[in-house]
Amino acid sequence: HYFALIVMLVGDSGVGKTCLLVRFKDGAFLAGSFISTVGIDFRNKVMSIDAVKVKLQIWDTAGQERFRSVTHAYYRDANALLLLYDVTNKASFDNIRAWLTEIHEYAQQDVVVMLLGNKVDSTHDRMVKREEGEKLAKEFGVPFMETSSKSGLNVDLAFTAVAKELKHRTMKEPDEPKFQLQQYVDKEMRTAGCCRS
Ligand SMILES: Nc1nc2c(ncn2[C@@H]2O[C@H](COP(=O)(O)OP(=O)(O)OP(=O)(O)O)[C@@H](O)[C@H]2O)c(=O)[nH]1
Repeated sequence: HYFALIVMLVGDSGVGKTCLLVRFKDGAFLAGSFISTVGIDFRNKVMSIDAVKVKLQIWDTAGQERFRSVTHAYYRDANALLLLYDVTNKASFDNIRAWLTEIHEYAQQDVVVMLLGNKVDSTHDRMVKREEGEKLAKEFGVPFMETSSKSGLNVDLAFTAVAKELKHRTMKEPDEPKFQLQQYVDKEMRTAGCCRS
């Protein structure tokens, strides 16, 4: 089997969408000056999920307001959305509600959405507590996790988790239990010995 999925990255400008993608794709951090994405950018990565080959096509959207009408057109083709805020930028967190409204309006009804609080390596500049992210995610019924494109923390896990969810939905054996995304990421983080005090 060969399985293709579209994962779209959304969230305010500067939250680290391009860096998350580069970290996942190339295992590197884009240091230096911040170059805002114009419109939309695409990268592919093939990964193996439960012995099934999955081709992820990742769409990196521009967070800037002036590109919104361009990105709206892409929402309906996305199978999964990684919605990012920056834990050092309170405004990017406050805007998550507006992003979720936008997702509701433009994306497919059964799209997999996961909320990511990015830049947790910047411990001294943190403005949004993990608990606040968890609470918001619970309110909207979406899974949540904190990440760092800089250190790489939980980056592969975020992509793997949404890919697993979609693979399970499509190829579930009759007696197989439903895949629980939040439980899966919590367990993986515990196994890695991190991130949940
Ligand atoms: N400390 C830290 N900085 C990060 C992290 N991720 C991104 N950055 C920095 O944040 C800035 C913005 O990162 P981008 O990935 O370009 O942001 P974006 O969300 O793609 O922005 P737009 O393309 O405008 O929507 C850059 O200066 C990055 O170096 C992270 O995990 N930790």
